[in-house]
Amino acid sequence: MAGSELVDPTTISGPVQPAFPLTANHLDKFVEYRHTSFGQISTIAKVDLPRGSHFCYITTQIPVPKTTWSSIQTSKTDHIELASGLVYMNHSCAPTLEIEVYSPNSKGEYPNGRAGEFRVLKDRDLKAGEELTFFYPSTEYMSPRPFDCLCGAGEGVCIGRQAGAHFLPKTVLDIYFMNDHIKELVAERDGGANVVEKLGSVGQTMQTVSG
Ligand SMILES: C[S@@+](CC[C@H](N)C(=O)[O-])C[C@H]1O[C@@H](n2cnc3c(N)ncnc32)[C@H](O)[C@@H]1O
Repeated sequence: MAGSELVDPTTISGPVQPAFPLTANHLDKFVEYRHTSFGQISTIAKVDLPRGSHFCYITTQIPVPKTTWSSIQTSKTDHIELASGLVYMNHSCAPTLEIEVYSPNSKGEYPNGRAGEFRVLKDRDLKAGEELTFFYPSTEYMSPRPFDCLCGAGEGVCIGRQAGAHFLPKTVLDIYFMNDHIKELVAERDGGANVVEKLGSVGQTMQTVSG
């Protein structure tokens, strides 16, 4: 299956056809497409890889001015379309891969033409036949089109609604690999709480001293 245009799967009723051949980004050796039970596309590993392995670099990126349903955030202000089969990697709350993105320089150029790297999780081997997934909030601060997560990771693991890191507590985000721009944006978000915490402890110290 290989179409030609990237289609938002939530806008059509029939099965989605992939817009990119898996040869783009040299994925054909490691990845195959499979339709999900609800007609969307997923990506499946064709090989076993040990934990921590390099999976692939992102080399086909197209910078876009703002976040979209299919884009990846590479800095506080930069976003790319993957323009390869990697775009069909679904979100999971128990992912099989992690993605580390690289930020572009002031001219919008990515280091060595690479916008990031997908790796197998540090603590879990990847087996052929498993779905390739990553935790979307590890790159996305605010997703423009939130969705109810169907990853099936179960209660206490699945976040329920995927809307971006902004909507998750740091305790949840800390479970996963997080990119630097997300860590910084979350620290800015939580700045008020940290100040209150600090003031609280100062207040306590003052009370102890004066008491
Ligand atoms: C970049 S696409 C991923 C590929 C998509 N499955 C397709 O067929 O085009 C992102 C979209 O896939 C869907 N999606 C990805 N992960 C999902 C999940 N865990 N649960 C439900 N929908 C998901 C959502 O509609 C999301 O906006």
